[in-house]
Amino acid sequence: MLSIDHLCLSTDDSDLITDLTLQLPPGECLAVVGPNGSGKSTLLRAIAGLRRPDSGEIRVGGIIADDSDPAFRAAVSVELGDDATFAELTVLEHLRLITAAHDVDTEIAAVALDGSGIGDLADRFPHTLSTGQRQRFSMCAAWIRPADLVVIDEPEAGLDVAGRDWVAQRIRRSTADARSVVFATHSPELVSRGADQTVTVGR
Ligand SMILES: Nc1ncnc2c1ncn2[C@@H]1O[C@H](COP(=O)(O)OP(=O)(O)OP(=O)(O)O)[C@@H](O)[C@H]1O
Repeated sequence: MLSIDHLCLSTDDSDLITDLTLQLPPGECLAVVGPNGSGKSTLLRAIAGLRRPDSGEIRVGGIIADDSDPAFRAAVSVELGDDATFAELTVLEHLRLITAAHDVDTEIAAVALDGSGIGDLADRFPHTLSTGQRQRFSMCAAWIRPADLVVIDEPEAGLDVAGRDWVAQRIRRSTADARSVVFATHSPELVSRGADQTVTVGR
């Protein structure tokens, strides 16, 4: 499903990823780990088709990673922590908008919110949520899209113990549904609970 072939990613002054090759089959989860500034988010942006490789190739379901390609966008759901929201739409209305846009049952929006532990916040506006509540909302938005690959940067960020437990379970449920997941993390617990493969960057 996700195929990375001899990938190199650099900044102006350093090589972040050099000659990375891997295959992530449907239903498997890849954890990307490494210190601050090592290139985890950069790798996720490349997998999400938001950044071109300096050399090498990334494909999802055979399609070259390119955010401007509608076929690629349909295959990949991305949560990189930079999502915008509409001031006039509630939490639940945002999720319903996503389900409607992707032609899936709008009822799963409320189910997803309940499962994330913020079902009681359905009628609030996203800008009124706490950091952890906002993270749960963002995770719901990523997971309700009917994509083959889910790409998430630091899913545990800002979450309490129960929230981290929910994320680990949610990742395992995605892979049980034959979706693939790529996440960057600083949590060894999430790696051990969620990952089938691990890539370490920055060394
Ligand atoms: N837009 C940008 N322009 C220039 N350099 C950037 C840009 N974004 C990131 N970098 C640099 O690229 C390197 C890798 O950054 P990246 O965000 O991928 O690291 P990370 O491993 O995700 O870090 P963290 O654990 O802190 O989130 C860092 O040195 C960073 O300063």
